[in-house]
Amino acid sequence: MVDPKLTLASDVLERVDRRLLDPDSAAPLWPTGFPLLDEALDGGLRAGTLNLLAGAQGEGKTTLVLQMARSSARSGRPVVFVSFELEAETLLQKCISAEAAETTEVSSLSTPLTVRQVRAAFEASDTVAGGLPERLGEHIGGIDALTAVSRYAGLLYIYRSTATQTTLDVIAGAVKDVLVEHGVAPLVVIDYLQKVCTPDHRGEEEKVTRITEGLKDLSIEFECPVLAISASDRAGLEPGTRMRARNMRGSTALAYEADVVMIMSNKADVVARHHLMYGANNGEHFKDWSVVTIEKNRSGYSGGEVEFRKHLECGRFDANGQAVSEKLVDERVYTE
Ligand SMILES: Nc1ncnc2c1ncn2[C@@H]1O[C@H](COP(=O)(O)OP(=O)(O)OP(=O)(O)O)[C@@H](O)[C@H]1O
Repeated sequence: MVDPKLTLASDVLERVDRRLLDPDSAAPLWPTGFPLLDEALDGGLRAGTLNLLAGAQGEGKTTLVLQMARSSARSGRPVVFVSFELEAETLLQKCISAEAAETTEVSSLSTPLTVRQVRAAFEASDTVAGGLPERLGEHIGGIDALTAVSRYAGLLYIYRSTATQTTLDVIAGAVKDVLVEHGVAPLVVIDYLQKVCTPDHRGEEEKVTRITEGLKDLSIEFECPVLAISASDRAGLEPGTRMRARNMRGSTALAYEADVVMIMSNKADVVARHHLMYGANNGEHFKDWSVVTIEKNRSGYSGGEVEFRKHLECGRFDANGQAVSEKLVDERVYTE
């Protein structure tokens, strides 16, 4: 029998043609839900690719990938969110708060439903009777947000992961289960890569190399995109510095194996000094914006810089970002 991985070019052309003619099939492309990022990535995250997001501590990396996960699930495609950091309930609280801001008319939303308010509803222990709808219904946009999340909640799988048990094989098993259940490959999100358990490997360099190669293999095996957050080394976390792809923690394999590397920075940290010196309160204003730089893009243009306004108290970014118009410090990007 011929190895199924040995593909004849004519079969590829036939397969693409069949897919284009089938109204139920989707392109092997997962839009991120951020129009400017999608434009920079020529449509979104691709099947068979490893996409890394790194950046400053607390800048909103989990929030950004969760927003991409919501976008995928909302468009009808399953997601496996491998979470080493946050509980499933915490992630859902962010989803509901974010949906409240996105589904309710801004003018009528005098005070947006915050993650803290949603958390209080989840954790209520008072004697007043009422489930989630009643408790969220006390806030403007609460019911609409719950309804919006409920519509795609059947496609959003959260794998509560631990650094001692969640191996590459465990993740592959979960992805396979979801593929079998839904008949389509999921978007796989890893928060975060250095936490994946590799019991047979010693030393950070060896471990991170194995995890990176393993996640790339997984994207190829299941024909899905893997979107992983990567931790930063100490130099990349220095206050006021601009993190770069080379600052991802553990191994040069990270920048080498990845198809896409996105780096997230606080605008106040990376904008050239003269923008901070002239113009009233610019420094303060810049803190509300995150700059995402596409440092590496194997299938297209790299070097794109887009910025998104943060609303972390509501578990989201404004998806309608803008190209960065200011000069940023240190213009170098990763080159192979
Ligand atoms: N309710 C809230 N109100 C305001 N800010 C909040 C709220 N909840 C979280 N944040 C901010 O959001 C940040 C965490 O967001 P997120 O987890 O998306 O960032 P991250 O880059 O993944 O963080 P880390 O580097 O810790 O993994 C925190 O630094 C915190 O300041």
